[in-house]
Amino acid sequence: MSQLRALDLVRSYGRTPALRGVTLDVDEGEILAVTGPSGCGKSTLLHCLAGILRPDAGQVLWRGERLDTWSEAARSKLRRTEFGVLFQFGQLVAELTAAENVALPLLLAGTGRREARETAVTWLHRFGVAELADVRPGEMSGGQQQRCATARALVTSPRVLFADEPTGALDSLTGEEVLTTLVRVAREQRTSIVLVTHEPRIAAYADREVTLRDGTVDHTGLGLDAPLIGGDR
Ligand SMILES: Nc1ncnc2c1ncn2[C@@H]1O[C@H](COP(=O)(O)OP(=O)(O)OP(=O)(O)O)[C@@H](O)[C@H]1O
Repeated sequence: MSQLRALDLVRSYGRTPALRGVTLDVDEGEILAVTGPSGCGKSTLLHCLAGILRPDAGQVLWRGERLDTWSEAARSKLRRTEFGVLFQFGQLVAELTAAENVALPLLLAGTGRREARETAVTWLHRFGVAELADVRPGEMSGGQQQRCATARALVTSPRVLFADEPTGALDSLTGEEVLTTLVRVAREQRTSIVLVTHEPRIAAYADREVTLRDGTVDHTGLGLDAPLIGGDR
């Protein structure tokens, strides 16, 4: 069932068009890869779907409601509760430990300190970095930081995770390890993922792939259709 829908989205930056009429659906529990060449509008689409950017025209429907017309406060509340966001560089808070970073979304949602810490450590464990609970990002590798950032993005069990090149800064082995865990956890809790990537081997993890070109949908296919390196997964 479609829970998030873009209808004819148009967005420009000044005179530069980024989206020129994009329509797509994200089903419940679906992993949707958004691919296409640099500058085709992938990140702009993700930001519009997540309610970070407002489109100039068109609609973003979240469970049938016009998300694009909501106030900034209502949209940021949605991003703290039902949506999760994950970027290429995890953007952990440098002053906080791994456990404090992962606990942050729970504290913002009103969870008590002790419970938030316990839940955060459980999530760090899930991503194989429980031993880093009391370590700050500056003392972690890029892969360890991204595992923590991924745990933080999922800790509230969002309905949709928006991930923009989440493994783009990692070497391919580390990237695949992070992605494998991300996909497994998302499937377990039926979190949909909108996964922006320009790498076919990353898109191959998705159920479906939407390819943009010059701000419009070029084609849609099964993620499985993407070329696979190594022949299987
Ligand atoms: N903040 C901005 N100001 C001006 N132009 C922008 C801005 N962000 C994006 N653009 C332009 O909008 C178009 C779409 O950019 P967008 O970042 O959405 O594409 P993308 O497919 O995610 O690219 P990439 O794969 O390189 O990250 C491009 O022409 C880009 O130069």
